[in-house]
Amino acid sequence: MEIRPTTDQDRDDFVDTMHTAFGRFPETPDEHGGGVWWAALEMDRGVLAVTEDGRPVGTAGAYSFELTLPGGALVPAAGVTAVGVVPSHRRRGVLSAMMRHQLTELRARGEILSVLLASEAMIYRRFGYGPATYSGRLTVPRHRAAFAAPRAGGEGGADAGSVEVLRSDRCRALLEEIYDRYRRVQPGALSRPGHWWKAGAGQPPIAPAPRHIAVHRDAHGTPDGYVSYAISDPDVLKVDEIIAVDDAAYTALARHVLEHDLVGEIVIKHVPAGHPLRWQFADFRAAETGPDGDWLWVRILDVPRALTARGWRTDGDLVLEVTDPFLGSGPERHLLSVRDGKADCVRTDRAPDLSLDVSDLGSVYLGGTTPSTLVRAGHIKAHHAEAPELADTLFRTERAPHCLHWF
Ligand SMILES: CC(=O)SCCNC(=O)CCNC(=O)[C@H](O)C(C)(C)COP(=O)(O)OP(=O)(O)OC[C@H]1O[C@@H](n2cnc3c(N)ncnc32)[C@H](O)[C@@H]1OP(=O)(O)O
Repeated sequence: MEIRPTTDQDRDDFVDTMHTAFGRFPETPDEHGGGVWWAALEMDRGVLAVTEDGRPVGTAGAYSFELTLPGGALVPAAGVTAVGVVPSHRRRGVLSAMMRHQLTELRARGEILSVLLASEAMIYRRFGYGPATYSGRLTVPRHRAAFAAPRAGGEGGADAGSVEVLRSDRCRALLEEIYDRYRRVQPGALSRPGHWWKAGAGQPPIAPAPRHIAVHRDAHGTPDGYVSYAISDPDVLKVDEIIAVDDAAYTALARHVLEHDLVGEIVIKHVPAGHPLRWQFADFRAAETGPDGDWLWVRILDVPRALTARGWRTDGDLVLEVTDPFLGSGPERHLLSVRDGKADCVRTDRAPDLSLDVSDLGSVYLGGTTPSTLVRAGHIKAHHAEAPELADTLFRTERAPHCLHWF
């Protein structure tokens, strides 16, 4: 078995092999009016597993994204995708070989982390990935969707901006621009490179399937959010995504879909964990929630650079002893010292506060999971009684990280 990098010439083999692994047939671009999700694949970043007689049996790809970190820094992030092994060649180590090849190559390129969306939660921890952002779904009967008047006043909740309904095929450039503003201020969000929008790759509203788009503009007329949605039979309004630069835009767009006429039920996907929307309903039980699930998984490739790249809100020192069994390193002790929002991270011989696997570091890195949760779960070892709270305080972020980009 050979694991080799792909080029543009491998595109057909890659797409065919990946679909066989997923038990599907490739759709032709025309079936979706001009866009297929794999149109954005970067063939110079893929790998193929090939048998001795030249048959491709495994695939893995990587997209070039930027990830927004707590504090607002943007870092390159490889978005691992299209991972598959054909059914006849499973459980012989093909995936493990591809992951080793890919992670080694990413490290050699100097990347500090990679991310993925896991088809099954049992696959990726062994390779050092941990779930790092979470997303939920709200289902709301239209007749229970009334909003409460804000109890703190605020002009009775009146929106100082405006909402305009457009068709997705007539406002792609505007959507791209709003998405880019949003993802720069939302920790955990990924960029959507320009060629995704051009190729119609991904899910609506990037894909060309027709959608209604309500665009929100602030009081000065500047676009600061949109909601993409469609009404299906019999009368369910399904929201693909609400993209908003701030809470006011989010609330106005949520109201737009929740107050829609001739609709019996509204389903909003990708609601961030802990989002205030539920609190805004007059009827606290208006929304059914769930499934609440993991979305982005993070794999730290360079511990000191990852820890110094993100922003921190509280000063403090913490010694982390990190083990990375898949890439064969560790335990390595890192002294994290935060002063005025910035961190230094150096190797140390000091006694550790916490010992943890690199996958658990991935889970706490963006602030979506507290270290003490994983201490209580028995996965992170605290070496003294104050360590979990100290780590929670340091890793805490202003708002929960969130990602809704599908890849
Ligand atoms: C980011 C993404 O693209 S997510 C998409 C992932 N792909 C899919 O779900 C498509 C369908 N599934 C597949 O193609 C394959 O089953 C894969 C890619 C998940 C696994 O490929 P394989 O070559 O069989 O994996 P490999 O033999 O390297 O297994 C490595 C280890 O993971 C375990 N493992 C692999 N897949 C799974 C799974 N789905 N559930 C639980 N354990 C698994 C194996 O048992 C093995 O464990 P061991 O080391 O303790 O023996």
